[in-house]
This record gives sequence, structure tokens and C-alpha cells, in this order.
Amino acid sequence: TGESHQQNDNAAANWEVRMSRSRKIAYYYNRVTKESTWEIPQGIDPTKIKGYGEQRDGNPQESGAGQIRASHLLVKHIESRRPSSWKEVRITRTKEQALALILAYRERIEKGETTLAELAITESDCSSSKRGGDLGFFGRGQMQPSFEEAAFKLEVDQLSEPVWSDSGVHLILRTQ
Ligand SMILES: O=C(O)CN(Cc1ccccc1)C(=O)c1nc(-c2ccccc2)[nH]c1C(=O)O
Repeated sequence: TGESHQQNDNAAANWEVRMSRSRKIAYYYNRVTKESTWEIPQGIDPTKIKGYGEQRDGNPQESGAGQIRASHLLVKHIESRRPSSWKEVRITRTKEQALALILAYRERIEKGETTLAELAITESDCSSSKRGGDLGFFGRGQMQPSFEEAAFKLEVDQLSEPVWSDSGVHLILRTQ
């Protein structure tokens, strides 16, 4: 409901992203409770956390030549090259079932009911799930061809149609 959404936004306002000097990776700090955690706090939409996706000095990370940044939500199926994930040790859903899930997620994101980052945390079969699906910057030649082709066609903030790779079926959001 909108109300719970509102609480979520308030709770997100108490958090900020900080850069760990020792491990050179982002962590999440709650100004009110003074707690810090490596993983995106439960139930918080990471895109509403101050500093999410920026570099330490607050400027969006500059990409190398020809690189883009994207997040994705991966739903694996029984024919995936590795039909296993943090979520499910043995994935048995069919390709049709995986596509139906991806289309339902896409509908909810397009309606503004949720965000890809928020859904990726609980629903993505990729290890990037805990980072809201963030894959960081990548250039051509780093991802599977079908994934790369779809990602590089996107404008910033554009959400892909379902994309098939050997890993499963993806929704891709270009973020930078
Ligand atoms: O395909 C395979 O044999 C196993 N993989 C590849 C993989 C496994 C771990 C980390 C990154 C990639 C995956 O199934 C996979 N692919 C991805 C992936 C695919 C396209 C873009 C980004 C990630 N994530 C995963 C994952 O388990 O977490």
C-alpha cells in the first residue's frame, strides 16, 4: 500500500551509503541507529538511499570509454547453464514459467509499484541480488553476447524487454 511505501521511504531516509576505506566497497550506515551493514538493509529500496550508485566524492562514477552501468534481475529455469542460485539450490521451473515471472515483474516496475533494485534483492537468481542487481560498469566483450547486445541498446534509465542468455531470462535496467 502507499502507506507502507511511505514508511519504506522514511526508513530509507535514515540510511546512507558510505565507502569503506579498508575494503574499498560501499556499506550502509543508519544515522539514527548508528548501525552499519555490508548488505542493503531488509525491505529498503536501495534507489532511495542517499548516495546509492555514487562514488565516494558524491559524483556519479565516471565510466571508462564506451562503458555503461546496469542492474539486472535474473530468473533461472531448468535449462539454465547453472540451474542453482542463493535462492534455490535446484531450480526446476520451466522457461515458460520463468518468462511469466519476468513479465509480471516488468509490469510491476513499469506501473511504478516497485523498482528493479528492490525486486532483485528478493527475486533475482544472480549473486548480484544483494546489491539490488547492480553489475557496475562494463564494456563490450565482458557479458554474454545476448545480454551485452540488449544492455548496450538501452538509454540510461530504460528497462529492457525480457532478455534470454545461457544463465536464464533477465530484466536489464541501464543506470549510467
Ligand atoms: O552461467 C553459468 O554457468 C553460471 N553463471 C555464470 C556466473 C556465475 C556466477 C557469477 C557470475 C556469472 C550464472 O548462472 C550466472 N550468470 C549471471 C549473470 C548473467 C548475465 C549478466 C550478469 C550475471 N549470474 C549468475 C549467477 O549464478 O549468479
